[in-house]
Amino acid sequence: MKNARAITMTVNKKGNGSISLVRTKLPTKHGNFEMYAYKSEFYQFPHIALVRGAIDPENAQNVRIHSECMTGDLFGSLRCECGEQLNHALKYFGEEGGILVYMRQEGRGIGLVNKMHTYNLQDKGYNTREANVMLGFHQDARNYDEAIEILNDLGVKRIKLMTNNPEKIKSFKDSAIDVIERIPIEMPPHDENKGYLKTKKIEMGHIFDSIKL
Ligand SMILES: Nc1nc2c(ncn2[C@@H]2O[C@H](COP(=O)(O)OP(=O)(O)OP(=O)(O)O)[C@@H](O)[C@H]2O)c(=O)[nH]1
Ligand SMILES: [Zn+2]
Repeated sequence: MKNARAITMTVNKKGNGSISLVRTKLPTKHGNFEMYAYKSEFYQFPHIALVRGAIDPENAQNVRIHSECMTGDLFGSLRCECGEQLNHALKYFGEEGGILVYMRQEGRGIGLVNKMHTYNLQDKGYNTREANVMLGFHQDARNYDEAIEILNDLGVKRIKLMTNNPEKIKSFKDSAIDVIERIPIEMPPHDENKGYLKTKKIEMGHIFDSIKL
């Protein structure tokens, strides 16, 4: 436990609670990033910001807010498109510059174990939205307040937001950050995730213009 103190020591605190715990360099296959860890008020593990290039508040920054998906991001699950989106965003930011905010909102905020329960319900024929509701959760239990705090802390003022999810865009409405453009992030569907993407489009309002579902 000797090192615990250094790990929890805060180096920055701004606004209403976003706390940057530590910052370090992260060379990746997509280029060199600056990695920040932010303490969360609601989630056990820190949110992460991966920043590629200098942040100029005068210019709009490319931004993706990505919610944790252990099954997709780490294990290559075909049930969703998260892993492919994460890779796409990092590659894009590696080339163009940008900020990936990795939120520890596993399973749209209900956690990994509950998401696994919803998978079992989905295997019985319920869709991704219905399965959440059957377990007593909101169809999407996330909000993006902490992501916005992190972007504020990084000095971001105007963004091009990489998402197909209108809720993410709406969440900036009362914030100090302007979303001046949406960058679509539509991954080619496959047999295993077509139904999931269709439900996101038809029942949850996600924008899919270029892929056939
Ligand atoms: N409860 C639940 N969560 C899921 C399911 N499939 C994926 N997820 C979670 O959904 C979230 C998807 O996150 P994102 O890719 O950031 O968000 P999105 O709402 O798809 O919006 P985009 O920005 O358009 O990608 C992750 O937290 C996944 O773990 C599911 O069937 N049930
Ligand atoms: Zn996923």
